[in-house]
Amino acid sequence: MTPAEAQKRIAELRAEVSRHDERYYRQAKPEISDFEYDALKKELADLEGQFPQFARADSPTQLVGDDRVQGFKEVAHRQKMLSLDNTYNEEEVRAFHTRLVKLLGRDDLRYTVEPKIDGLAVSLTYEQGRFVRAVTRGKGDKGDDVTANVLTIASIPRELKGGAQAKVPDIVEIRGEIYLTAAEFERINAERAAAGEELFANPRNTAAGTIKQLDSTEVAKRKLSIVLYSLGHCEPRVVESQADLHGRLQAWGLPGVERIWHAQGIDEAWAAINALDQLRRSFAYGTDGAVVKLNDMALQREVGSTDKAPRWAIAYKYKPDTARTRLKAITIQVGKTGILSPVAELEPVFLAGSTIARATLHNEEEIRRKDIRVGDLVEIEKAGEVIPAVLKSFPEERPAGAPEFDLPAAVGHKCPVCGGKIAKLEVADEEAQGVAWKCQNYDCSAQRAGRLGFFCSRRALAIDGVGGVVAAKLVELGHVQDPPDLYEVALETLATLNLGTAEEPRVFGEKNATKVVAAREAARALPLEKWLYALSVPDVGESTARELGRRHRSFAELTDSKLLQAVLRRDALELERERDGPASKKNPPKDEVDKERRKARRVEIDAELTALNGGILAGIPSDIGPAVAASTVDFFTSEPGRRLLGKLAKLGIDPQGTVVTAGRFTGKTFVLTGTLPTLKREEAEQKILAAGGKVSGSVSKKTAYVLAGEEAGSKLEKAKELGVAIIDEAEFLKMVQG
Ligand SMILES: NC(=O)c1ccc[n+]([C@@H]2O[C@H](COP(=O)([O-])OP(=O)(O)OC[C@H]3O[C@@H](n4cnc5c(N)ncnc54)[C@H](O)[C@@H]3O)[C@@H](O)[C@H]2O)c1
Ligand SMILES: [Zn+2]
Repeated sequence: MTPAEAQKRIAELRAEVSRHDERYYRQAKPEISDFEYDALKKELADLEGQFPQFARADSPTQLVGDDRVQGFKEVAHRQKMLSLDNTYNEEEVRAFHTRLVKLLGRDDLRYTVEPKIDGLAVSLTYEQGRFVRAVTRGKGDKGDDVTANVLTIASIPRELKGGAQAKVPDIVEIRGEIYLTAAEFERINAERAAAGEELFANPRNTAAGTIKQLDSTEVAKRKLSIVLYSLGHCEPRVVESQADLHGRLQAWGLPGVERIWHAQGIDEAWAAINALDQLRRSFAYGTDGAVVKLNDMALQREVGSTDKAPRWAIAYKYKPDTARTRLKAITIQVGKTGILSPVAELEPVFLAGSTIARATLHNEEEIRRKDIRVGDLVEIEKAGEVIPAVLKSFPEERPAGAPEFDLPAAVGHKCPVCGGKIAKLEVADEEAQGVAWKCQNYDCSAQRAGRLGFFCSRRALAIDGVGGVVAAKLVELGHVQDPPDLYEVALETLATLNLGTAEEPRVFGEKNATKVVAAREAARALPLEKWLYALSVPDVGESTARELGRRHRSFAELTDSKLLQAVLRRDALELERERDGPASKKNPPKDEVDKERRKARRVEIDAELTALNGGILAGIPSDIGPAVAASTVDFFTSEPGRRLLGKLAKLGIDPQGTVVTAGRFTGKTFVLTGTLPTLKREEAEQKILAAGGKVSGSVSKKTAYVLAGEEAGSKLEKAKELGVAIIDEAEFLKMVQG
């Protein structure tokens, strides 16, 4: 590889790895398996090693993955929380030992070998034995304060048990992993399936997503668990070794790992790694490896850490469980937006505790890239993920003449559910990214059932019980075409709905039906933003729906939206300007008069936009770009859109927008930092928005006020630096009251 090629590849890999980091740490929605991710990262690290001229301190290989998100208070760790060096091979575990022998100048090293828990890292602080705080790893030196959420975990003692054997330190940071048990994970997913909500992919992401919810009553509905295994700052230093730590954790009353192994030298450590592999599937938490740690803490301190990981520990990661089997067929499923997704139908095979007959194939591109054909011998992987994936095929063992997979041909160039037209389109939503084949028929029964389930889901109208099978049945029997038709289904019909077969009936039941009726009536009072989201308007996600709902009073106002029209007109102007290109000597403005006219029109539209935004915002609201504006306008003028609105009107459903008009904070941007004495962050934000103000996450010269509470961090510094007004809660409340 030439340096130029290396530089290019390094740039590609950094972008790729950063994208996966964002999805994994912040959104808890990874796209690829850890094994694939680790391979990308290793390629990057190897290249940076070979071409040190391109190494950079801010490369993802040098940093701890950052999990911090908006809405939480930031807290510094007394001692940094680090990652671990990891490897998939035995030689590197042995090399780790050789390195330590050299560094310490002795070869009588003792290790502990512990399970590597696949959850998310958290640090608990106890002061004078009392639990005070829980903070995520964040970017290593500081993380998000998730105390309220962590307090929902029953097994965390509020007070450490003391005793002669295990004196409680004055201040101690104890690190561990938050996880979901398999049973709890399945319970949550079963509930989501019943409510027609998208299923979570695996326990780790679900736990990570849960801990980052802002509402701890929501968190309490999912039973999170915790296991503790390592020490941060400790004052006074009472713990002598890793083995000693595990003993003390137990004595203090903290939940610890099921088992640790003590090893003298690396051969014993390697044997322990293998012994752990035999046992780990019986543990309460998911594990993805073993962690080998130097036992003696004095020696740990002697070798120290890099910026990213301790030198005294290494994680050996087990390869994900894989199996080989035959791909019998590729079937196609149709989702709520009409996307056709391929599913692998397999010769059933036993893998990691269950029999697998189906696996995901992601999309057409992926099938082509991996050259997977019907009839192939394939390798499937189950890596903590509940939905197994097809990793690769073995073309050398392919039956002669097996044709390449051709998605449109496989479905006879029509939707496998409704027989409607299909087309290849750019998609970017929760279901898929990139290009996908879509069923074009809005009235496709698969799409109808998908939309009905979504309409009733928790985030939309929260009509529990109408998801998955129930939604499909209501559509199949012709009771529901469009989601609002649910209001016309009689209690009796719901109660007697047969979800089983004629031979083995299984009815929905009176009790469930009564709940649905109550929930649908309650939903009538929900605001415009919820209804807008619930109706599956293309391109309108939750935050866009919220923005639109705050800027329109009703569906009637929205369908004739001055704001959306202004956004579209401004976009048309932009396009005109782009088409003409920037004026320069080479490209003199073709028509001065025209240019001036355009400028004037733009000023006019901007003024109009500002006025439409209640004077709060100049220009286009962040979540309402031209694409959103176009699809919203298109949808409500299309036949299905008009039909939906007609049905709502007939039902007397007329949800109200929560319009923010100009108020005392119009034109003022606030930044919140630290903990306020009485107001919750959301409450303060609500007050600002209700008075026409804006809330921003970072301090700039444009910030009007920084509302600071206790333990305010860098934002306060910044405000002082820029001379921005700093107010406390009392002053803020006075301003609100005027
Ligand atoms: N699939 C993806 O897109 C994607 C993206 C980013 C990261 N990842 C995964 O995350 C890994 C990187 O995450 P990471 O930086 O947290 O590293 P890591 O998970 O490989 O190891 C470090 C972490 O292990 C945890 N841990 C669990 N048991 C432990 C024990 N007994 N002792 C000490 N620590 C223990 C700690 O939280 C520690 O922070 C990658 O290797 C990859 O597997 C996946
Ligand atoms: Zn269809």
